[in-house]
Amino acid sequence: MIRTRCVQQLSALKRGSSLGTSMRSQNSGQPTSNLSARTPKRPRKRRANFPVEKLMEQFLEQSAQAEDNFYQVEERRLQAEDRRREMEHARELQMLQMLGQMFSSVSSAAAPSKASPPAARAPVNSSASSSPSCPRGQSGQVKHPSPRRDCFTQQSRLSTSAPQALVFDRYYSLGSTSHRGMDDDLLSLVKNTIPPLTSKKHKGQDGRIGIIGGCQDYTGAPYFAAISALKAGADLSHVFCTKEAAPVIKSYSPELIVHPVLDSPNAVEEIEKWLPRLHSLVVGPGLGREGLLLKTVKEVIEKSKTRDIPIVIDADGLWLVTQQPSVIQGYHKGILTPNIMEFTRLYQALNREPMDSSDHQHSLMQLSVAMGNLTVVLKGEQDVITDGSKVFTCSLEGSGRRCGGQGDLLSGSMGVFAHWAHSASAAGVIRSVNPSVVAAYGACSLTRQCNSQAFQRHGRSTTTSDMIQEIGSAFKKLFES
Ligand SMILES: NC(=O)C1=CN([C@@H]2O[C@H](COP(=O)(O)OP(=O)(O)OC[C@H]3O[C@@H](n4cnc5c(N)ncnc54)[C@H](OP(=O)(O)O)[C@@H]3O)[C@@H](O)[C@H]2O)[C@@H](O)CC1
Ligand SMILES: Nc1ncnc2c1ncn2[C@@H]1O[C@H](COP(=O)(O)OP(=O)(O)OP(=O)(O)O)[C@@H](O)[C@H]1O
Repeated sequence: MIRTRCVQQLSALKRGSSLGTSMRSQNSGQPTSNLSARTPKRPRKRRANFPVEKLMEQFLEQSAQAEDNFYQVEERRLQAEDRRREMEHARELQMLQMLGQMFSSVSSAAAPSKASPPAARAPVNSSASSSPSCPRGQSGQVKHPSPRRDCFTQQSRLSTSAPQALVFDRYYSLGSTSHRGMDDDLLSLVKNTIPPLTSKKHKGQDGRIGIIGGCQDYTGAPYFAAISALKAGADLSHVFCTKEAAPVIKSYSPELIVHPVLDSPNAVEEIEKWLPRLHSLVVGPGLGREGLLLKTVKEVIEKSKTRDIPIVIDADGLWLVTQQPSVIQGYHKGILTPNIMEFTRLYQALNREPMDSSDHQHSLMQLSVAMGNLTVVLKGEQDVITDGSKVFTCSLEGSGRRCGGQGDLLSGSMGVFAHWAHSASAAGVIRSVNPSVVAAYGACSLTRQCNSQAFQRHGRSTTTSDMIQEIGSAFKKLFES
């Protein structure tokens, strides 16, 4: 109410301002010098008008000041509210985690807990999937429609790190045919990170995502990524692109907040001032490979790392990583999403030797380890995910279409999942499992489900826009049923 009144008062002030402006321009538009020559009384009239103009100027200054003050106070209020909600959310998650722990201790008392050796599949510990800790109130193990499920882990041949995961302390041999339990575990973990939809939140809480990309040649890619982030559940989606690309991207959708700053002389500062408000970044869709843009992006990545923001790097962002791997090396909230071309370039840059193309999974783990156990997703017929210690694959049925932009759907939605997974991990909801891996699995599953649904409807004519249309129902089917 108070806010509405303030806004009304401000509007009234603004109306006054514009009235003042038009009055001023009318006055100043008079050809006064000729008139004053003809009538002796004119100078007196002008003197009489002078204080009115002065008053009007004062009034305008005061109203601008009042407007500034109002927005400053409002900004502070929203920030405080943000903090309060985030604490509330963390408390809720902690409570849910405690419930989960209680539940899993009951289950482990009833089942043998020792991990089985490689190739001998251990009984599936469904503590994550059956945990009542799901914030949306699911209970029991959830069954998902899965035309082709084949998710497995491979015990690390490269990493010396101790087995980490509570839920994933089970080993599966590569090439096993069915690991339905593991697939369900991963999906359940993803589910546990998804914030509940309630009426107790305010705009922005479920995700403010920044997409860095969009240049003269590529406007579709950043749009696909940004709209996918929104449709997957983010509240606000910002695109930081070049000046030329901005009007085009804006014209695709009124939902996006588009900043034409990427090629401005002070681009880093312009983007940096938004970082405190962003929950995750997706770097690269439609970025292009122009040197100055890449330099700016490198600096933005450095600044984002100091703020601990999850960063998904795709497309031309991966080109930058190929040139300068140190930009993201070892950053545990970083995720790389190469296709096979991008992967080959990265591998060769890091390992300085040709890749063994007969064993992509091994090469992927090598790359991840070389990048400091960064989470890497190799996209393709199966999406292969690793953080250098274990390998997971997502083989949900996708589509037979290979139209451009599907990778943008993946990276945009992964930006949201990354924010959710890291928040859930910070609150202790997912433990001993790399949240970046959980986020990657969530986004791969969603993308493939969208692709499959769109393909069923549109067949050969399926485009990325059709796939994006499916995000709502695919999300529901995978994570909310
Ligand atoms: N609507 C838009 O605005 C869109 C814009 N996009 C943006 O375009 C930018 C450049 O991205 P990019 O992928 O075209 O560049 P790059 O990696 O150099 O590939 C070049 C060549 O490599 C090959 N190739 C590619 N993938 C392969 C694979 N899986 N398996 C095998 N080969 C593969 C293939 O070569 P070809 O087969 O034609 O010889 C391809 O032509 C980037 O910013 C991206 O975001 C896209 O998002 C799409 C929608
Ligand atoms: N052969 C395939 N079979 C089924 N699904 C696939 C296949 N290849 C890719 N996909 C799906 O498309 C997603 C994006 O992979 P793709 O290889 O198209 O990325 P990209 O080339 O980077 O995309 P973009 O055109 O946006 O640059 C993958 O995560 C996967 O879900």
